[in-house]
Amino acid sequence: MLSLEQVKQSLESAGQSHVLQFWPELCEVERDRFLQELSQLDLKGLKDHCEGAARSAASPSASLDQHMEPVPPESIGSVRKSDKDSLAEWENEGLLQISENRVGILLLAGGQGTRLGVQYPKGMYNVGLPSGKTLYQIQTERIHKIQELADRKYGSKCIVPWYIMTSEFTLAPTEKFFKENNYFGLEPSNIVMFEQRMIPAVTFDGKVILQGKGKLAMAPDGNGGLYQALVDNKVLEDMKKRGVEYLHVYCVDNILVKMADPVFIGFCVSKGADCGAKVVEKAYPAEPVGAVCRVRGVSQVVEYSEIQPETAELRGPGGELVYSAGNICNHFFTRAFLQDVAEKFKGQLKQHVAFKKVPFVDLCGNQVKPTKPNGIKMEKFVFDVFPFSRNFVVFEVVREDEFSPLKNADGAATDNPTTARNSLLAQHCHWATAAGATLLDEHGNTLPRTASASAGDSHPALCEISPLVSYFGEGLEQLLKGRTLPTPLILDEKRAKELQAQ
Ligand SMILES: CC(=O)N[C@H]1[C@@H](OP(=O)(O)OP(=O)(O)OC[C@H]2O[C@@H](n3ccc(=O)[nH]c3=O)[C@H](O)[C@@H]2O)O[C@H](CO)[C@@H](O)[C@@H]1O
Repeated sequence: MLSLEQVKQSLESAGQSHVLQFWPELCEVERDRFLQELSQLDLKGLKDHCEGAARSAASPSASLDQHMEPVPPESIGSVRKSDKDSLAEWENEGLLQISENRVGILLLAGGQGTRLGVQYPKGMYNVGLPSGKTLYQIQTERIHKIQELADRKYGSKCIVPWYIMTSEFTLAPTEKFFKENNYFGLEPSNIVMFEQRMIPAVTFDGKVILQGKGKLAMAPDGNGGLYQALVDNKVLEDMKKRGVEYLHVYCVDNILVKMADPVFIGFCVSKGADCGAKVVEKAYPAEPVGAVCRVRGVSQVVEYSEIQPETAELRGPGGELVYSAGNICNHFFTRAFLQDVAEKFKGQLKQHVAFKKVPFVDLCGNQVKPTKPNGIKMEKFVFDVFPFSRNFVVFEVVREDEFSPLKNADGAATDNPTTARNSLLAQHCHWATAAGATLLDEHGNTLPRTASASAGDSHPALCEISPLVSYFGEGLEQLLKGRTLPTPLILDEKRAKELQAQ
């Protein structure tokens, strides 16, 4: 820990002396804690950070819109447009890589889930499924299953390590949650949790904001903080030691996420890609998803908060959206590429500016909850490494199968607990009927066979299939064909055994 004198000098030379203005009022414990916090700060980089934030606030960076062009359709891989053989080939390739322990998963879970409005990490959220499972439990069970599928196909015993990036806000509760739940049966040494960095929020004139008299207003450095965190926490070394060559990176809130998706991994590996992104067709122009596109000829994502509405609304001759490739925050990276980013490019990542309402103490020491934005948070984005890729690929998947994010609280029009729950139930109902089951409602009436899962279905049958039974609808015929089953139906391992025995 630095001495008060050292911190004082550094703050002074960064033009941030006000940070210590309440020092005389702090008690011994508060002083210790504050000094600790300040010692951990990148005091050398503080001046640049604050000045950079103020500059960005004064002159927001020019929009990229006039340099954007869509990714040519022929260079997008697509589940819908590919034949069965190609899909099977990619899946086999993916499962082979998994079976040889060459695949890892990395979860971005350092966000604060402000829009959802819960005080705990989003992965711990229970959307109200019949089983009561949380997002974390669902994700863990999918890891169990994908390991089993790879083992069964290639006769090996494999491990898919799970790296979880947390932040100061989410590390302790996430650790506690997994521990309390016995890591949902995964080997704890194969779950590697690490923390991303935090950076101070700054006023429009470049002053670090004090959240309390002895506390800075800090926020995680965005999900692009991943690349620094990989270095800080020696994650790339861990991957190397385990022989992991490919990483599936994903965001915590998509209830349909295919963990270590073998089709996506197989697709990327067989194309020789070092970097890849999954997309879905955007549902509507203002949907809050980034647009995967080219800017000045280079593949990248233009975030939904940074694209002009007119550009998002552009339509082609057939009425289709020009920028329809919606980023679902599911990325593929080779370890070699991540190593390159860590060594050469991470310092070049763009800083994105967000204007936020940041609670603070005013000059008189009063706690203030602002009603309009008063501060700047600088964030890096995980996809901003795409331009450094040598072979970037895009893979379009079917929304109903793979994307239903939980962003907002119930009451919001979209992406809330109800839509997430319904998407999963609709998918499972579709799997069950496609496998030959007839489902009955609570009055014993036959429920219609669904031709496809539909996220828009507001009352799907209560049919939930545990990922421990089926990862993506496979293996259900032998359990369900020709059966008539009442709902609610929770097809877990126990029920599957009973059905098998009948
Ligand atoms: C920058 C980014 O990726 N944006 C994508 C993100 O937007 P969106 O704005 O929804 O991103 P979120 O704020 O939900 O963050 C995405 C993920 O990153 C994690 N996180 C966030 C901030 C942070 O400092 N640390 C951290 O780990 C979150 O926990 C979450 O798992 O998901 C959408 C799909 O759902 C995409 O269309 C957006 O293009």
